[in-house]
Amino acid sequence: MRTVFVLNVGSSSIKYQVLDVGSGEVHASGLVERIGVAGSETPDHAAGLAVVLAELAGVPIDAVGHRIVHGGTRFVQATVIDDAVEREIEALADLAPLHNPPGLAGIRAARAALPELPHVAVFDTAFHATITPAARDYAIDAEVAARTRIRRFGFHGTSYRYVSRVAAGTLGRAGDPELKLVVLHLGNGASACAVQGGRSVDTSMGMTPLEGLVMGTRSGDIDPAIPLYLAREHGYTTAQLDELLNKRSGLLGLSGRSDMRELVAAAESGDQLAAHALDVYVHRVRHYIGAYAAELGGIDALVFTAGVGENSSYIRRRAVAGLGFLGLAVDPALNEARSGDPRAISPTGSPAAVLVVPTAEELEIARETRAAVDAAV
Ligand SMILES: Nc1ncnc2c1ncn2[C@@H]1O[C@H](COP(=O)(O)OP(=O)(O)O)[C@@H](O)[C@H]1O
Ligand SMILES: CC(=O)OP(=O)(O)O
Ligand SMILES: [Mg+2]
Repeated sequence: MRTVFVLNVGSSSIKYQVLDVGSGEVHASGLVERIGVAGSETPDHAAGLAVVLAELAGVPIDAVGHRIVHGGTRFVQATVIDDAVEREIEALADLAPLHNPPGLAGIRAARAALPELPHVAVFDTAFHATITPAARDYAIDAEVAARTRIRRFGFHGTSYRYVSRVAAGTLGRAGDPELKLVVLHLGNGASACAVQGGRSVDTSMGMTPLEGLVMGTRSGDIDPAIPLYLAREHGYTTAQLDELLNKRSGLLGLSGRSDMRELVAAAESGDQLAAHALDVYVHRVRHYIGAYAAELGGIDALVFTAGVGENSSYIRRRAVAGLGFLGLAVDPALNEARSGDPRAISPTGSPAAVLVVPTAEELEIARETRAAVDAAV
């Protein structure tokens, strides 16, 4: 098996790649947007997938890999999809109402269109199955938590699995069980992960992808009494709270802009709201670097990935400023140099490294898809 069709289906978009698992070569890729949006030509995910399949006519495919955000406690590794697995993924929708239903719609449409191929679900949560019990559990009534499945799951796991393996290789420490990494996945969704010996021990997203860092439109950590207060004193409904915290908060809520490029440009030309949003963002990132260095008992490397982590020298510089007491520093010239390769941006001889590692979630999904299909034979 060589060629995997990787599908990342969001609420209103389908991102896809067809790639060779061995070489990593991408044979086709694309994006269908505005699915189900008023006035769009693509009314639903089945129609979106039909557009994608028409674009792929004649491209050979051996298997389909589906990004599924939430695997709950049921799915701790990539899993070949049959009708029973599809039903179990459907049953997890209540844990991730914004993220799982589109993925499930993608599975249904793709299995109907390509019934002869193996389909595999690859879960964002799976890499975090190893987090410590102390990091996993929230300090709420244990009986309520167990009955309602409340616990930390963590997300972006496919990215963390790939990036921590590449980082270990870049440091010449592949497979070292002692290697201590703090990885920052800074995209629109953003999270941090403490990785020891290639295993997640803690991560900043929680039961849902709302907890932790300041994101493009999500608040990240807030006092859990705030939604109660808004409901009790200001009449917010659950739907309004959901919308406020997931779609109108974060950088967008603070400043009216969610795109990091625009924010940095605005702040540099004197926009005070943009500057403040960046201060709040950087403050939270530094909070988690310190927390995870303490949890790991030290830090061998800090690793930046995803859209902001890979591209924003401004955020990297500010995140690391003053962290010399952890052995961390950024070399200004290396930080500014542009490259698509994994690289160190710390001065040579630093006690701890600072790395930029471009993530490759699609390639990792393709590899896990192949491994799951091979294991099932
Ligand atoms: N050159 C750049 N400089 C600063 N930020 C960038 C740059 N390129 C992309 N970004 C930021 O990366 C973010 C998107 O990251 P990405 O990982 O693509 O997100 P998603 O979560 O949608 O996959 C946006 O905030 C965008 O502004
Ligand atoms: C889980 C999650 O936050 O994903 P994304 O970064 O794609 O929004
Ligand atoms: Mg992303």
